[in-house]
Amino acid sequence: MSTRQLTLALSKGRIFEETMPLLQAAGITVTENPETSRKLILPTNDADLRVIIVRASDVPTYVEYGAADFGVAGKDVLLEHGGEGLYQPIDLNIAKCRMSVAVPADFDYASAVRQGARLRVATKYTQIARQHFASKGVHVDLIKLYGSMELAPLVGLSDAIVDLVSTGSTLRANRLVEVERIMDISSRLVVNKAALKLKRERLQPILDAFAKASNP
Ligand SMILES: Nc1ncnc2c1ncn2[C@@H]1O[C@H](COP(=O)(O)OP(=O)(O)OP(=O)(O)O)[C@@H](O)[C@H]1O
Ligand SMILES: O=P(O)(O)OC[C@H]1O[C@H](OP(=O)(O)OP(=O)(O)O)[C@H](O)[C@@H]1O
Repeated sequence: MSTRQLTLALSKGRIFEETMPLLQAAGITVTENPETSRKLILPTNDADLRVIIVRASDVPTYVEYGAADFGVAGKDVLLEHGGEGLYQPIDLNIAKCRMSVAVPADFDYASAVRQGARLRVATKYTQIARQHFASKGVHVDLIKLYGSMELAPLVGLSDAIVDLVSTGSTLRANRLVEVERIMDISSRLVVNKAALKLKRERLQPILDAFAKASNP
């Protein structure tokens, strides 16, 4: 493997879109759009740099195994993955949102917690949720879902959800209210530890450009 060739893992949608200006700052342009192309390996204006399109939650896996040298992933995804084998040098301050607990507007969460009730919580983020409720001493049964967590309390699957909130419009549209903010979320640059050593000369200028362009 050449120490000049780099592979960057990105997910479609907001991470791809919000990473583009950072790549521009490093002089890199992706020459195909993943929204219109079915290609999973996209060329750039730099013959030695390609972008691979993967699921958001798969980015850490590609980078950990060295199938990608670096990638962009949300703090939520990194905490759920565990982040082993990954160097996380830069908070890119993109894809900003928060991880929160939400319940139906007519559910008295505070008194349920005070009374020591055992709560059913639906979430895709089981590690973050488990850690959060354990730290508060709240007993929960976690129900793992892969999407549309907001539906679960509306149809009696759970009492509460742990999900990402940005504008709050998805919660509002489903008559849910945010009762606890667990943590702020943004996306990070993640780098394969071996690539950082072997390809430092190639990676460092890109890392520096990203760090400069992503200052809040
Ligand atoms: N509404 C939002 N506003 C801002 N950032 C968000 C929002 N929702 C998610 N994010 C952040 O963007 C990242 C990518 O979100 P995206 O919706 O592309 O993937 P996903 O559907 O969560 O993941 P997967 O496709 O693996 O199930 C998330 O990991 C999170 O950090
Ligand atoms: O507070 P809001 O601004 O409504 O955003 C919150 C929603 O965004 C995420 O979903 P997803 O990525 O599927 O939704 P989006 O792309 O429509 O924001 C998340 O799982 C929430 O459902």
